[in-house]
Amino acid sequence: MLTIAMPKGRIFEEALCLLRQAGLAIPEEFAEHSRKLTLTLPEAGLSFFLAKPMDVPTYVEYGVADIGIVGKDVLLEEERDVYELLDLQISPCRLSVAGKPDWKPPLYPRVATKYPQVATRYFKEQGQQVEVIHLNGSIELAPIVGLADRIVDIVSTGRTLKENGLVELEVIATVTSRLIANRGSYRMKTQMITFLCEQLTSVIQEGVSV
Ligand SMILES: Nc1ncnc2c1ncn2[C@@H]1O[C@H](COP(=O)(O)OP(=O)(O)OP(=O)(O)O)[C@@H](O)[C@H]1O
Ligand SMILES: O=P(O)(O)OC[C@H]1O[C@H](OP(=O)(O)OP(=O)(O)O)[C@H](O)[C@@H]1O
Repeated sequence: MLTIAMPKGRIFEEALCLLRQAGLAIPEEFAEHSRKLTLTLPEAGLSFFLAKPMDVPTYVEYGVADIGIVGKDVLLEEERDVYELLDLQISPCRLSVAGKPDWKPPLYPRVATKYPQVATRYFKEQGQQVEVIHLNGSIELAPIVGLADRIVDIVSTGRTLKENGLVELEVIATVTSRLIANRGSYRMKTQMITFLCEQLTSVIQEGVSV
C-alpha cells in the first residue's frame, strides 16, 4: 500500500490531474469539496489523505504518508527531514519581499509574513537585522496599516500587491510543487515510488497541461 498526502486548496486539482495522467485511477469522489479526508483503494494498493499544505511535510516525515505533494515554499519554511524527489512544475509562484514603493524602512525593520523561518534566514543572509512578525494571512494588510515595513509573501499574478499599492522588491525563491517522500518508505517501497516518479516525469516532460 502506498499512502499519499495531498494538499488541500490551490494545488489540489492540479496535483490530482497530474496523478491521474500518471496512471493512478483516482475516483471522482476524492474531491476537495467533499468533507471526507481519506480515501483507500485496496485493489489499487493506494491510500490518499487531504491535509493543509503546511502540514504535508509533517505527515511525510513521520511516515504516516509515504509520499506527498507540497509547494517548495512550504519545504523551505518547514525544513522537514524528507526526500524531495521531483519538481512537478505545477502551481508556480514566488516567495518575495514586498513593500510600499516609497517607504524607507528604519534601521531595524519589521517584516510580516506567513513564512517566519524563510524570512529570518533570508534577512540574516543579507546581514540585515529585522523583527519578524508571524501572521496567518492577508499579509499585504500589514504595511498598509503600519504593522510592518516589509512583507515576505507569495506572489503569483502580482494582483494582490498591485491592488494594495505595494511592489515586489526582491525574489527570495521561485516556487513550484514538489513530490516528497518519507526516507524509510523510499527504502522499503523503492519500486512503487520509483515507478510513480517515472510516470510523473513522462507526463511532465510531455508538457501535458494540467
Ligand atoms: N497565489 C498563490 N498564493 C498562495 N499560494 C500559492 C499561490 N500560487 C500557488 N501557490 C501554492 O499553493 C500553496 C498554498 O495553497 P493554499 O493557498 O490553498 O493553502 P494555504 O496557504 O494553506 O491557504 P489558506 O491558509 O489561505 O487556506 C502554496 O504553498 C504555494 O506553493
Ligand atoms: O499575486 P497574486 O496572484 O495576487 O497571489 C498572491 C496572493 O495570494 C495569496 O493569498 P491567499 O489568497 O492565499 O490569501 P491569504 O493572504 O489569506 O493567505 C498570497 O498570500 C498573496 O496574498
